[in-house]
Amino acid sequence: MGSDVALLLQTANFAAEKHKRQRRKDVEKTPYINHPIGVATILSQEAGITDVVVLQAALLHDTVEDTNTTFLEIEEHFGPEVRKIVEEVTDDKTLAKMERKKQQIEHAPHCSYNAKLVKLADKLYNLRDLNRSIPKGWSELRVQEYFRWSSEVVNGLRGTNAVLEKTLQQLFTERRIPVQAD
Ligand SMILES: Nc1nc2c(ncn2[C@@H]2O[C@H](COP(=O)(O)OP(=O)(O)O)[C@@H](OP(=O)(O)OP(=O)(O)O)[C@H]2O)c(=O)[nH]1
Ligand SMILES: [Mn+2]
Repeated sequence: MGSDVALLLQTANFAAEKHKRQRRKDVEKTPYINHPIGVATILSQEAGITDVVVLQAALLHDTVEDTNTTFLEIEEHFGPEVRKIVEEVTDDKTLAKMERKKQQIEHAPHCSYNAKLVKLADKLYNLRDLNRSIPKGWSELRVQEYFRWSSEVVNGLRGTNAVLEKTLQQLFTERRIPVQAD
């Protein structure tokens, strides 16, 4: 077995253990791990990404933000490259939610290529998820606002992966979100 395959399995297992008590916000209470696995799968199957470091970062991208995992732990298990990407895509949870959302828009264009890939796939997964099933307690307006905010983040991620950006643009067009100028 190739070492890449073993490494990806180890990473998926680590993420599954970390997210084991978490569920998505949909009415079916889907296991949270479906999301990071889905984000990594979008990168592999749709975006054509084969760089294992990026696929690992996708699997781990919400572990620090949403579980007790630390960046040091990620580095000890998976090395500094994976740690760096996860760090770039992790929101500062000490900030208020509005501030966090604003920071994502401002921070997006300064991310590395690898972090931009993970961010694009994360947004694509979440927007498809919203089209599939509205989270418990979310109004149609909140869904539309998430689409609009996502389009502002994605605007700062352009020139990274044509397939992901085109697919995201289709979702924004379906929602009648105008193309934004830079
Ligand atoms: N669409 C959808 N999202 C769900 C669901 N369950 C959990 N989420 C997560 O909720 C986050 C979006 O909800 P918000 O209310 O905007 O953010 P919050 O979690 O910080 O409160 C996303 O976090 P994130 O991955 O960190 O991404 P982002 O907020 O940085 O874009 C997404 O992964 C679900 O059933 N459907
Ligand atoms: Mn995510």
